[in-house]
Amino acid sequence: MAEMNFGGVMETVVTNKEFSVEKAREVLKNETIAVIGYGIQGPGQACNLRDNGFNVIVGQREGKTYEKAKADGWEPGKTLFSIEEAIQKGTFICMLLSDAGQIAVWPKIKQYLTPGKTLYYSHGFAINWQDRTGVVPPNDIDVVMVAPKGSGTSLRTLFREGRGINCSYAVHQDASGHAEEKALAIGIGIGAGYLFKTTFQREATSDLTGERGSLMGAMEGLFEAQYEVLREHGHSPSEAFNETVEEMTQSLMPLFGEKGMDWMYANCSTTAQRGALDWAPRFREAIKPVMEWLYLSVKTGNEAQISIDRNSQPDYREKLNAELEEMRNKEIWRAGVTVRKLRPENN
Ligand SMILES: NC(=O)c1ccc[n+]([C@@H]2O[C@H](COP(=O)([O-])OP(=O)(O)OC[C@H]3O[C@@H](n4cnc5c(N)ncnc54)[C@H](O)[C@@H]3O)[C@@H](O)[C@H]2O)c1
Ligand SMILES: CC(C)(O)[C@@H](O)C(=O)O
Ligand SMILES: [Mg+2]
Ligand SMILES: [Mg+2]
Repeated sequence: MAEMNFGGVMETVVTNKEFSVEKAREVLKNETIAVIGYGIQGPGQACNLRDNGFNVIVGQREGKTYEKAKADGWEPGKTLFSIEEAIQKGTFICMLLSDAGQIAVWPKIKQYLTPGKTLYYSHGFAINWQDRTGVVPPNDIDVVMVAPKGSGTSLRTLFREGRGINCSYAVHQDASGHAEEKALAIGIGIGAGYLFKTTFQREATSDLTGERGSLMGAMEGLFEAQYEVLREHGHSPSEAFNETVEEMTQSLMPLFGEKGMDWMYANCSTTAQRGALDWAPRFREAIKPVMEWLYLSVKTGNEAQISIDRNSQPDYREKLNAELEEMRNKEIWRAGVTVRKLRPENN
């Protein structure tokens, strides 16, 4: 554990300097880690754990993602099982089904969560809104969470590059007296960058806010709004797309990812700096009421209920894919296909 100053606020964080992979393996040496669900987080976490020398099996229903698990070297009947079989065999159950899927399977699988086992999540959803999900674990098991603050796809990519995705961790139930140590061990095992402490409630509400806000929803809304205004005033798709998206991803975002927003600003013209400094507060004033509305919709459980209702429908995947196709077919993103093709590295 290291005490770090985050903008004037001291926080306790854990990195693999304080908690080595070797220590993590020692903590979990008697565990059979069962990764349940092989969608996006499942592959990243299962393969990173396997590469880090942990004892891992996978549970996944038949279908495309089961086939993907086989292609990744998980062997049916040896390291790849049905969901129920994997939970019976596992002692450290990583519940990485979709959040709606976790609700659907809970009545069938809770019987296998016997004393001494650990139930692990990568999102606080099921537990935080258990009045809506019905997920109430038996009180004689540990319930922990390590929530990667990024895609499972990136968790795997960055792990293979010797890097990592920052993760939060939390303990909901500590029946063994060692729940926090187990949470830290699995966090290091899945390839966390640094681990910061949270609670299931705080992770669930901040995560739903982030993905509906700056990380995904608000980003798409911002890009569409600016692109449309530029196009409605006669700017070409190339000009509108480069001015709205391509320059952000290829030039400016790497700069502010590297050394902060002021660094990015300082690497732009004084004309740009003046204007951006003048307009940032105006956008903040316009957006903050929407952000407050979003947070309230998350905190009251409204957003969780929408997700449960919609993603529990049999055709949820088809409906999501149809909406993603509608996004893909917007002019902004069709223009982006051509712009990306024209990148020097693609020619
Ligand atoms: N996607 C991410 O990168 C990411 C990042 C951080 C946290 N999380 C959390 O990790 C967990 C897993 O997320 P994900 O995006 O990998 O999940 P996902 O949506 O990819 O689904 C994972 C698997 O769940 C299975 N599934 C869905 N409904 C089912 C049902 N009714 N019965 C049986 N199996 C079912 C599917 O076959 C799928 O392979 C969630 O709690 C999510 O909030 C995800
Ligand atoms: C990757 C995200 C958006 O951070 C995650 O929270 C998710 O739900 O997929
Ligand atoms: Mg999320
Ligand atoms: Mg998230």
